[in-house]
Amino acid sequence: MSLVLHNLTKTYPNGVPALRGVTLTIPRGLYGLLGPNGAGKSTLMRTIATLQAPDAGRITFDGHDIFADAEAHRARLGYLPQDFGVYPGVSAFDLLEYVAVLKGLHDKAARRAQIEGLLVQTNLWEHRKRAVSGFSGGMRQRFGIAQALLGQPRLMVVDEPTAGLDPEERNRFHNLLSEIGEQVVVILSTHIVEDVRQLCPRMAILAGGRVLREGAPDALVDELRGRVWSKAVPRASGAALRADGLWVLSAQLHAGQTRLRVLADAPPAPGFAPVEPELEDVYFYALAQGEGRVPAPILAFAD
Ligand SMILES: Nc1ncnc2c1ncn2[C@@H]1O[C@H](COP(=O)(O)OP(=O)(O)OP(=O)(O)O)[C@@H](O)[C@H]1O
Repeated sequence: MSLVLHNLTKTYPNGVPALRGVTLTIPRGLYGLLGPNGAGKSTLMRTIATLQAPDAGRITFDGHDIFADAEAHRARLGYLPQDFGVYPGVSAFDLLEYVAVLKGLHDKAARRAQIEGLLVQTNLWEHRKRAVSGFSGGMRQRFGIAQALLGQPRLMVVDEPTAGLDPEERNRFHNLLSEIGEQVVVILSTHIVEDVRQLCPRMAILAGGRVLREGAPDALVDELRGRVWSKAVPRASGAALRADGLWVLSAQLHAGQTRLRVLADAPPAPGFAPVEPELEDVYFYALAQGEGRVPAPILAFAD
């Protein structure tokens, strides 16, 4: 079971190149598609859902070209878009029934059994008679998963699901996705590095319509082992000193100090200590390289 994207390109009529030669092989399990706003993630998701066609390139699922029989593909697909509208006042149960009929689940008893099972799985059983339009963000996202799972899809496309969820709901949503990922291909698009680190055995970093990194998160992190250095510096002190050949990966303000993380093959300056690389370092490094940025000058501060 795998989804293969081959050399996809897409330029919108306004001239924005959203996909620039995207090639990926996505196996069963949770696959993280990580990228900043405007990276092309939603464009890719809509393309995989056959809601829009690429200008060039091919997508196959289990060896079948998805655009050759888009209807058959959609029957095997569960899609949770970034924003989905719901009819005001319609209960969760009724809305699921409506979607189920649209998805071709015509046997009433089987349809009801499936809907009931999904309401339990997504922890919405006790809310089944309430209007979805009145749900909280987390409940709404779980409802989105329930509707996407109708018809037992083999491919799930989930676009930015945890933005705006509180930690408890996010955790609940993660568990639900992990459960689903045991059975089918799940593509999770997000700009939250932590979501990918926690959930995805494989991932890609997308920016500017290009794949910048691809692989297992641990392996990508390992590539930076021994090369990440950190130093806490007073927030507003010191004179800038140029030290070429270093990447400032991130500068985080913490308790009145700035914690710099720097990429360098050797100790970059006095006071820097080696630290364990993190997926966020991989992400920032990939984005900087993707934008063609040069290593940033490092600021040396008076101790
Ligand atoms: N229908 C459209 N017409 C024109 N340009 C578009 C259209 N949809 C997206 N774009 C542009 O294409 C680029 C990629 O957008 P896309 O929504 O795919 O990125 P994204 O990674 O999903 O970002 P976000 O997280 O902000 O949704 C952006 O520059 C966006 O402005």
